[in-house]
Amino acid sequence: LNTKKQAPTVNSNCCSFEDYKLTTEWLLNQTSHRPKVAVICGSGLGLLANAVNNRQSFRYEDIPNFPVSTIPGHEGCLVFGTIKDQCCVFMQGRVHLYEGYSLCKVTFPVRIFKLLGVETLVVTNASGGICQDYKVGDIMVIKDHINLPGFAGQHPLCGPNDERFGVRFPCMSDAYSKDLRRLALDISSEMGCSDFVREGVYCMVSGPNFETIAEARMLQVLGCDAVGMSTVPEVTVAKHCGIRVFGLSLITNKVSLDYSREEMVNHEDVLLTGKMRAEFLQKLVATLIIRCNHQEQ
Ligand SMILES: O=P(O)(O)O[C@H]1O[C@H](CO)[C@@H](O)[C@H]1O
Ligand SMILES: Nc1nc2[nH]cnc2c(=O)[nH]1
Repeated sequence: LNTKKQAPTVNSNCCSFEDYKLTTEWLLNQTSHRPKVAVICGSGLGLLANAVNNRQSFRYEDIPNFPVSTIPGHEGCLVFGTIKDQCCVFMQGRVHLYEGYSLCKVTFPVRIFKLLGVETLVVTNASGGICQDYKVGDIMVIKDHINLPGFAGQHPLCGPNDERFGVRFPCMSDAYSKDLRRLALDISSEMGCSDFVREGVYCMVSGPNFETIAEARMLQVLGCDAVGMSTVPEVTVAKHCGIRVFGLSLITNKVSLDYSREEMVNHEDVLLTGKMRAEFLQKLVATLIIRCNHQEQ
């Protein structure tokens, strides 16, 4: 009888530790920047990276093993630089499950950030507002999330666990740093913008279609304030490897919960709302980066 434990063949991680190491070493050889903060820019939010000085930028297709964005509004550039004395790296654009990438590939950059020495991850996204109080252009500080694809086994940590990154069963009840959430709300209030900055629960669906009305109503009952097609895998992998996480979701459209509503959502409008709020978001993220204390976890 063969008692040796067999590695599962389904849901196995598609990236080996050597893949992560190769990409990290390639980047370390190309740049002298050593970022402590990483920012993932959501749909139409690539302008956030304009806050950096001493900029050095790489196209995703030129970085070994890096996944390449295929969606408009996701430029596909990894931008290193400084904001005041803080060294940071910005992903101008992410990749999504619906583009055909495995969740291992979707979250590949997060583990690269870990190996580069990043301690804090700022995730941003565009989302549809489910909470009836939310308006287009509101910014939701992410308090918590619902991993809907995860419930069905589409989870970035399925497969053999690599203990070099984290434990088999990571705790997720404190996924979003309380300190950074409080700091973001303080900064918004100092900027006089509290009226459009909220705090709520983000739900990931796989997409690529926007919600039916029945689905939207179900998400509302589940306690979701906003819905999108990203972020949760990156946050999960970051939390798994001990990176502190902060998340911002820009409400780019209201999700229809009512059959009489005739307004239709589309990606172009999502990108337009991103442009409208880019300046505020850039200031909020830059101030947060300057003021966050890397020692806290
Ligand atoms: O989550 P980000 O990448 O911001 O993009 C959001 O916007 C796109 C739909 O317009 C979807 O990809 C959705 O997830
Ligand atoms: N699933 C989903 N993703 C979005 N991204 C931006 N708006 C939306 C939305 O209404 N639904």
